[in-house]
Amino acid sequence: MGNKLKLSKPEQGLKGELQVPGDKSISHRAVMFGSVAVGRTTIHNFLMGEDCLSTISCFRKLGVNIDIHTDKVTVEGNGWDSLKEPTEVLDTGNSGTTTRLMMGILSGRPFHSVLIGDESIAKRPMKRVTDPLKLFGTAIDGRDEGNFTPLSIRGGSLKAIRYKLPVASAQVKSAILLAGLQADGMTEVIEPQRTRDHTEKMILEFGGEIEREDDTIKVRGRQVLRGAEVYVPGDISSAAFFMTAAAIVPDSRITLKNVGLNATRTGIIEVMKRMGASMEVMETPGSGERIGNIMLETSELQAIEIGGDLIPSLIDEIPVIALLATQAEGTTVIKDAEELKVKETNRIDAVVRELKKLGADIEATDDGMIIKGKKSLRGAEVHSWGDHRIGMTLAVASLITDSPVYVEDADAIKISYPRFFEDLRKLVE
Ligand SMILES: O=C(O)C1=C[C@@H](OP(=O)(O)O)[C@@H](O)[C@H](O)C1
Ligand SMILES: C=C(OP(=O)(O)O)C(=O)O
Repeated sequence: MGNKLKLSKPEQGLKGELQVPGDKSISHRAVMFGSVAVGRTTIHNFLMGEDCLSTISCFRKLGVNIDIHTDKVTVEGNGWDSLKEPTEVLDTGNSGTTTRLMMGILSGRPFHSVLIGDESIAKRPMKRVTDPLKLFGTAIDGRDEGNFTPLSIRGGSLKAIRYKLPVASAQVKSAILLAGLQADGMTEVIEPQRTRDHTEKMILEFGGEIEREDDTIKVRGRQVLRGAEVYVPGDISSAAFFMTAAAIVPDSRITLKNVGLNATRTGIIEVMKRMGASMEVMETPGSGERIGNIMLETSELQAIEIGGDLIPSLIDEIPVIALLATQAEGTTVIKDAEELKVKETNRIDAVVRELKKLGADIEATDDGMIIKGKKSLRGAEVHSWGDHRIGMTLAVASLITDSPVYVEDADAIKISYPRFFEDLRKLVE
């Protein structure tokens, strides 16, 4: 990569309407469920980001017929048993979701497979998934006792487990549920904190059964799923960049349309409201995943404390929330977010290092960061660290700096938002 992008402040505020691309978490899961269900699955508004394309590529190597059309993706599923032993390694690219959820699916398949990813994936902890999958009876191993890729899996018959998650992670929960769907008996997962529940919702959408009682999720094994028509809502994690931009760039007023409003994902809305953002959320009635429009305008922001159960509902938005906090009056504290250290990069270090270059008053803590505002930001040379969310945070920062921002390795943004700059241009021109 190594490309460098020059970004300058727009002449006026952000204006107009935008439909952000499909939700990444839901797009991955729609391909996965479509691949193991019986019958055709049609996915509308699928996110054509590199991560979701990695998921498609892995399932094609497992013998699944998947067609990408301009406006939809079709998956010809023939049930769990139709997945075939791959003759090549399965490359999950930069995607933690693909790597971890695939492990759950492959653990119940009676064949051998190997998962690898890029340099970033090779540093992300996998023991949190290999440990519970071993309890199901899967033979699974990897570098450093199963903690890192490359991972090798020899799946087979599984026995249901009851498992308390040591970390609040939707990826770990989902891997266990995907193994549980193939196991003998009833699998139970206990969540320490509520995390995104797209897997649970999709099991129901594909004709399966799943129950939740307080913090325990129960899924019966040996379930046959049926292909479905999936409408992917706009990704609130992508919308967060424009929500922040509109709040901090003078003279802005935008509407983001058809954004997913699943209650396990809307922490960013809660935080922005508590900070005093001038916004309106208009939910569109319907079934399935909640969806609606979000109107945002330039706002006077106040610092707040962000932590506890709110963290899983905005975990991917924290880099851009840190930028937002540089423009809020007072001291913002973000805590209980140690999970940020094991994302595409160490996002605490990356955000603090790069926002400091732009003149922010920001310090790292063990489990988050402390940001003092309101601070005027200046142009500088910054780096995405190969992390899409850091790249987009820096691009949004450039909208308020007094001189240009040069973002090194901005290409990483294609992981979750290939048309990010086109969409930004629509709002500033
Ligand atoms: O399940 C998912 O789709 C995701 C869960 C989160 O990761 P963790 O489960 O590791 O918290 C999130 O950070 C990631 O972007 C997508
Ligand atoms: C952490 C992320 O994704 P993943 O874990 O799938 O790589 C993200 O998109 O911010």
